[in-house]
Amino acid sequence: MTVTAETTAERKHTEVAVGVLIRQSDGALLITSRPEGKPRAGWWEFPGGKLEAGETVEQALRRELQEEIGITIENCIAWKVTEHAYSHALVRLHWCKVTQWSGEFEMREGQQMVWQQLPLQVQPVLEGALPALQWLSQERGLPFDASTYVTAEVKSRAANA
Ligand SMILES: Nc1nc2c([nH]c(=O)n2[C@@H]2O[C@H](COP(=O)(O)OP(=O)(O)OP(=O)(O)O)[C@@H](O)[C@H]2O)c(=O)[nH]1
Repeated sequence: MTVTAETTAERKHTEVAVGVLIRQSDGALLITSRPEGKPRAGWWEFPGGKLEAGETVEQALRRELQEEIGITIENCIAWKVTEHAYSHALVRLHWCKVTQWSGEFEMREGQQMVWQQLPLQVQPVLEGALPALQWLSQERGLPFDASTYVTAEVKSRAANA
């Protein structure tokens, strides 16, 4: 294959599988905090993680959620693909909706979990997760205001950390 500027640029992305777990009883969303030791520790995100070599998005999501929060997903409905440039990484996020899982939630990395309705009551939220929150809000006919999730003050603290 001829390597072009485009394919070279493609390689710089870190591929990430992200799960939007939706509780059937009330439509609440599972949000988890980033564990200590990772960039933006303590910030809120949807659970997920990086694809390992040879993995599909579904396989990566199943592995990450078993490793990190102790459950086994039963379905993985491919939803959207987004990209976000952080100072430390250029990520491509493969979003999946998950409505069925088994097992008990167990935060295995010392993180926190919360079930949330929109708008979320936790912040700051990773910027890369904001498009998903916007679409979910649209789907539910709710307003969306990104500034409630990542305030200018929080952004500037993260930039200077
Ligand atoms: N899980 C998750 N990652 C997100 C979201 N939004 C977002 O920008 N990301 C980015 O996607 C990347 C995921 O990497 P990670 O560090 O959580 O993945 P991982 O568990 O495989 O980490 P490790 O193997 O480095 O320990 C991070 O750069 C993170 O900032 C989100 O909502 N959930």
